[in-house]
Amino acid sequence: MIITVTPNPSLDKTVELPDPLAVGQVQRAAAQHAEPGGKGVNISRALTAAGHQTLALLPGDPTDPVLTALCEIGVAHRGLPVGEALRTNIAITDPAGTTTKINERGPQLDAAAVAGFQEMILRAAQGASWAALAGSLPPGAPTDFYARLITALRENTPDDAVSASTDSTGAESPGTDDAAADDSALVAVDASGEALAAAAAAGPDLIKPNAEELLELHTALCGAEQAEKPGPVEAPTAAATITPEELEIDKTQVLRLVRDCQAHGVRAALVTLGAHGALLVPAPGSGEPVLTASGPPLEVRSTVGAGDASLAGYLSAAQRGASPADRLRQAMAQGRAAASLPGSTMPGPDDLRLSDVTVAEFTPETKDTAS
Ligand SMILES: O=P(O)(O)OC[C@@]1(O)O[C@H](CO)[C@@H](O)[C@@H]1O
Repeated sequence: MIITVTPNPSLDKTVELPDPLAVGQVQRAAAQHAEPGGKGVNISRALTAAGHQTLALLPGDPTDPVLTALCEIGVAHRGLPVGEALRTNIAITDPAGTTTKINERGPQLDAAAVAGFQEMILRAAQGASWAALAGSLPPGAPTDFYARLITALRENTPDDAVSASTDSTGAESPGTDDAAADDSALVAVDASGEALAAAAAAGPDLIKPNAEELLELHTALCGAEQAEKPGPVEAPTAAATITPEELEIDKTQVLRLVRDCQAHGVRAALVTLGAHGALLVPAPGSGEPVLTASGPPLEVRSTVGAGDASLAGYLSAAQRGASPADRLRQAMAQGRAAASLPGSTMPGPDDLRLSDVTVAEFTPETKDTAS
């Protein structure tokens, strides 16, 4: 059982344009979609499509369009009533695969709602193998919400009364379906900015940043002095001066940044690098190799939710006891499939092209110092 936590869910509206976005002009949509979203919700949608047991936890009233949509598509969830509408986020896509995203702030949560949400999560996590904490925090939630949750999840112990509760689908909570039943849930975090920095320092088992989020995290955890200092891998460029686009094509630098962050609490990292694939950096001391994944060029329709599909792929492979290489392959295949689908559609098993993905042990480039 994998629980997902989405503190700031959204109704995701996607508008598909027949031409590139023209700022300041009136344009007609070629198609439009609305889907229940927010990163954790997407992960649960992808896990459900892959046939895994998952429970999405989110704030939201039972009549909110996000929750009613989850009921319609059969994704098990629990909503914490907050008496306010959830946000609507807009994605605008064009035929070249360019995605423009506008995300609302989300409803204001008061202290009681924040505490109630944490309590709901801790109860649902009992007996879960993984908890995926994903997305931005809504107004009112403290920046260290994920960090505190990680600590609380570590201390969370099974409780028979809780495992007999029911979820929104009316089914009994699965409670225990895997080897982690007697332990606290492993924690994966997919967030950004200050919430990610605070969470990463609390030592979740896995983080899933993209290039931009990794740069932000490095700056927050390591500061300028770390960016200048040579890490375990030779660094051709200081983190302070590299752009996310440059970082995506420089996996040696990605590894160096992750290594720096690992000195500040980060454990394993799955770094998604858009068209340039992904890097899986194991937790320090695990003895596992760093792995890289890549694939052939892809016709991109919408990048919204591709990272969420990747994390879902990693978790679903982990759930069936797959090796790190197969976790990375599944992550990459699911992310690619999501990018080739419209809106924030989550791929199902028929959409995956696992054989397109190449996974190899990563050898960092060393700077030529001979000259
Ligand atoms: O504002 P956040 O929480 O950072 O991101 C929210 C969001 O952009 O993330 C998902 C895609 O990853 C979408 O479903 C959703 O609209």
